[in-house]
Amino acid sequence: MGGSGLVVHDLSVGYGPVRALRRVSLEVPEGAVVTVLGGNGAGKSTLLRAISRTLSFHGGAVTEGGVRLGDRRLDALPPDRVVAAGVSQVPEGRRVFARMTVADNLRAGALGGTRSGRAAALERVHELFPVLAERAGQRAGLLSGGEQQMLAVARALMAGPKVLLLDEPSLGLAPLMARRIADTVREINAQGTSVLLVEQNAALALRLATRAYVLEVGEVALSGPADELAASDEVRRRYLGVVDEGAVADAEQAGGARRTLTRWQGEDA
Ligand SMILES: Nc1ncnc2c1ncn2[C@@H]1O[C@H](COP(=O)(O)OP(=O)(O)OP(=O)(O)O)[C@@H](O)[C@H]1O
Repeated sequence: MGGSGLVVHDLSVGYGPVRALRRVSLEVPEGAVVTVLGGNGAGKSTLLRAISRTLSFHGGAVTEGGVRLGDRRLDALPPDRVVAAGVSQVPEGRRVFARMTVADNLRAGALGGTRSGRAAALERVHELFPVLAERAGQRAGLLSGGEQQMLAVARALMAGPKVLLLDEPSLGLAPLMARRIADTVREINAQGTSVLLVEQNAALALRLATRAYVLEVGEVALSGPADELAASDEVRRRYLGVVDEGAVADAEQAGGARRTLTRWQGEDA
């Protein structure tokens, strides 16, 4: 795989005695959008925390395996060095600094770099999210939920990541706003940033991603091209339900080709 792809190999994570991930392996090739699906407690947030090295803040630890960005091991670095290495996370629940202005929130995401680099990053996020330029002087806590999510994504982009980790960006948003966030993810990716997207909204995620992994109780249960997962009966039944007619239509169009789906039994390693 390509030079600066993100590789998770045989990753196991525990919170004390609770085993949250078991030998999870996945790849986010350079330039790709990859999604991780799964129900509540499947381990999706844990996976992102392990990559961003923020597990210890939650009382968790990697017990096995590791994470690489290209040739560089991330699993020995502190969280700020992971960001500096090119991997930024947008945590679940759009945690912005509510009492700080929008502009200061963005500044907090910039993490060093040169002045001109920061200015270019700010210009980029303002182009992506014009509302954040309009509201620059406003307290972040006064933004709508959707706008706060935009700010959380924009803050992560201020560090100029090669890989963006997104934890349930559509959670709690109205469908129209969720779609706008999805369009932005597409745009961010088109500008050259790889994306690892964790979602419970499988329909939305499978439309954005080229490859998908399904986590069940901490293990990769299924993986393959996103359109083939969207067409698989199991995924449709368990994760798509009848909530999204558009995705069902997309899945039907994608046809029944399921040959390359990988059921986890070690053959995916
Ligand atoms: N801080 C923690 N301490 C102890 N156990 C935890 C902690 N965080 C998560 N877990 C456990 O680890 C497992 C995976 O949780 P995780 O939050 O990663 O799942 P998830 O797929 O992101 O679910 P959700 O969509 O509900 O956030 C669950 O069994 C959960 O109870």
